[in-house]
Amino acid sequence: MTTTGAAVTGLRTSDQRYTIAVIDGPNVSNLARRSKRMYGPNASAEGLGKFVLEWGGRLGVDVERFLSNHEGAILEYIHESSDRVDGYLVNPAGLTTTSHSVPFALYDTGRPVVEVHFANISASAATARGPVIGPGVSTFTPLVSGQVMGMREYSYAGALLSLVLALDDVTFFGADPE
Ligand SMILES: O=C1C[C@@](O)(C(=O)O)C[C@@H](O)[C@@H]1O
Repeated sequence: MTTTGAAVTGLRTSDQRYTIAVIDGPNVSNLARRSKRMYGPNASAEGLGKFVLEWGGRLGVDVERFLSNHEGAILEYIHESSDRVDGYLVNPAGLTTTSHSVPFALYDTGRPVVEVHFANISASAATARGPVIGPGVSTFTPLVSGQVMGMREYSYAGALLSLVLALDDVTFFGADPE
């Protein structure tokens, strides 16, 4: 963690230059071919990567983006990154309702984790912001710090902003979670 030496956006209370990892799970690599209603008419995996990196730049933090279709690769990334990363955003995507190892690996980092979804996964599939099939129950939600969903790609922007503001707030993540 280093400092920028600049008042980053006027929104933040510190100028710590955190490293935030953004993890995208199975099928996010295929965003351009997925539901336009859920992911937006111009969605692409590359565009989403650029979007989160740009938001990181605006907030004065470094964003590391990791995208994989493989649960084991995601686990290895979490294990090897936890010493240098200050917090995680995760869109579990295809692993949302099935994975136990990934939410526990994130929990075991001891870092704050924000779960992100394009869709509102708790809504019915018949609703505008609901998933293609749903509602779904995430195995991540009970183990994460918080969740932003239903706001398409803007969920990532909201999650990143709230995570950075919470990291800046010494009273927020200071309490022992146990
Ligand atoms: O792949 C995805 C994407 C998703 O995580 C979202 O971002 O809305 C929602 C999941 O239900 C789905 O399997």
